[in-house]
Amino acid sequence: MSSISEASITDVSWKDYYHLCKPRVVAVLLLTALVGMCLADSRLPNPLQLFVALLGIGLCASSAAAFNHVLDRRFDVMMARTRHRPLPTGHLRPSQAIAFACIIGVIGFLVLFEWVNPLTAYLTLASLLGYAVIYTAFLKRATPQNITIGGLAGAMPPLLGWVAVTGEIEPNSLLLVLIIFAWTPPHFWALAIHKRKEYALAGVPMLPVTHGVAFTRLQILLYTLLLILTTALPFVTGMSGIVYLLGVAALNLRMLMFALQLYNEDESIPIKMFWYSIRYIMWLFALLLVDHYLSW
Ligand code: HEM
Ligand SMILES: CC(C)=CCC/C(C)=C/CC/C(C)=C/COP(=O)(O)OP(=O)(O)O
Repeated sequence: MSSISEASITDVSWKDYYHLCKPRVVAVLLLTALVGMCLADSRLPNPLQLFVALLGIGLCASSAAAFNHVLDRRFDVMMARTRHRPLPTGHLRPSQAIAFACIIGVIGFLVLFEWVNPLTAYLTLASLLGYAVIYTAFLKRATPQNITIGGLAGAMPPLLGWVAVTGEIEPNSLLLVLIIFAWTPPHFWALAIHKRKEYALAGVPMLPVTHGVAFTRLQILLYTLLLILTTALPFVTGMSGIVYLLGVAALNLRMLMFALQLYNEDESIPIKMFWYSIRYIMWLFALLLVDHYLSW
């Protein structure tokens, strides 16, 4: 019998359910949704509206993360980075994780539908299914381009926040989606290079496994250039001002240096670039926010 089916209900703690939610990833997703809400309107968002929208989006993103744990449990048990998770360790049974994911997903959807607006609820549901079903159940196992397509689900929260305020999809909100969409490949492929042996052992067709490290380094460099162009768009369209432009230029300079160092085959760079990518996206959205209220 595998360790997955040996879960004893007495071992279950709230921490296991907490880890199912990928809380640190969801926290950053919520930061991007918050910024989307703030940039959508020149007035300050209503605190109650803000709380309810973030609650609904957060519950749905956590539900997507929990489904990812269920669907990936056989891969996760094979990789050092993931084998301590609640399902591979047997702390939770798949049925418990599925029930949890369904409950918080339904609550999140209803919160958005009833107290925010139906469009936000449907777009959030589409993101949930995009990550849990399209990315995790299909693309991740099928193609090394899994994250370029699947990355769209993770890029959606600024749009979700924006639509929660305005009730409609406006062009500037799509710029924020585009930024996260272009950022995802450098974010993930840097880690995938570092962990390529684990992905190969688990049989997951990530780009460095299927096309080699040199090709992945080139792709990271190209996506970094695309990211730099994309991050200029909020200034070009007039949504953001000079504070954003100067701040993002500094962030981009560091990102480009990482991509060039990586391209020049420095083995210590991938994991450093991965952690930098997380600081990068947090600072970028913080800058958008600061710039928005400075030019108020
Ligand atoms: C398809 C798209 C994405 C893929 C494949 C991906 C992949 C990953 C992986 C494999 C990790 C390591 C997790 C771990 O070691 O436990 C990670 C960490 C992280 N990712 Fe992503 N990611 C994606 C999109 C995003 C997005 C959209 C955000 C937020 C805007 C994000 C934020 C983070 C953060 C904050 C961490 C660090 C988590 C921690 O410290 O535990 N990721 N990502
Ligand atoms: C409703 C909504 C906004 C949904 C988006 C949900 C979400 C949690 C997106 C984050 C993307 C992410 C962490 C991908 C990594 O999955 P992985 O399986 O490649 O990574 P792993 O090996 O660490 O599990």
